Amino acid sequence: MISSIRIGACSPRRPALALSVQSRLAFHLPSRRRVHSAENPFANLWQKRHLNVRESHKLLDVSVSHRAPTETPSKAQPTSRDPKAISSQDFAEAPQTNRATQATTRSKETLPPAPKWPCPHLTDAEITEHLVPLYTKGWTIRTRTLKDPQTETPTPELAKKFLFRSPKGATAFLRGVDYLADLEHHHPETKTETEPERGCTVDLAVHTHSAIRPSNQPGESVDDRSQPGVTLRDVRYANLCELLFAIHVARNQGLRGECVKDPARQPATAAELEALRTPAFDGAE
Ligand SMILES: C[C@H](O)[C@H](O)[C@H]1CNC2=NC(N)=NC(=O)C2=N1
Repeated sequence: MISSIRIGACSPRRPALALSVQSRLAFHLPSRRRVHSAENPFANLWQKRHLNVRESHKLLDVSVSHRAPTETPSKAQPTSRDPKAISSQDFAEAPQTNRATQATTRSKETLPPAPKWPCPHLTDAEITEHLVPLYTKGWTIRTRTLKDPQTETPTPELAKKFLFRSPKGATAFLRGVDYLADLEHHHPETKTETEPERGCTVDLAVHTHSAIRPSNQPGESVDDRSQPGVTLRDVRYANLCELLFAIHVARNQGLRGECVKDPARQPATAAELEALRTPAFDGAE
């Protein structure tokens, strides 16, 4: 570890500072440095200083170790340099002490692998496994007409209002949200509002445009069944946003408010979720 301190690179005027930066690198990076290159999809957030090293590794840990089974690394090749070979074991030595880490550990249970296109609407079992835990974190299903309320059936979407101490905290969160959107090829709608008494809120909603509903009758093609809706891609994206938010909570910028409890907007089955497509329920906040 000491060998990685390059005294020669220290500024002669500020040796103490340079040494402390170098030793920080020495203590934090050696075993992890390799994943902070092109191999780490979150390296970009780290390089732009939107996340620190440990925070970006938390996101990496969860997103990589929960890819689809076909993409999951084989345990037989633990030394592979393939980025897909990175697993949660690589970060087992990270101390599990702060709130962000605890949130990461919990989210591992609910972050599904990214499904392939086109994605089916959520099933009853997926709603129980993935949506219900999100409801306890303040997520709801709401509906919105995307274009013409006269002719169009409202689309359900997965939504949450995140609360921040200041617009600065909200903006930092939004940068991460945008980055995750590019990474996941999944783009949410966001709206930021500053409320003098309460701080700043980021309202985030996401749905899958080309989702596939279950078949109603024999012989229906996939094209016939194409209907925007809520899928595992949205669940996955929501959980990644939760992880990002946990980091901002740990930084004392994000605020965990009262969780919304609204059974009408927190359907427990696919049929209940579908029932929200009626115009009576339309009305984005
Ligand atoms: C092919 C491409 O990945 C898709 O068009 C993506 C783009 N971003 C998206 N974002 C969201 N929110 N839903 C989608 O269905 C979606 N589709």
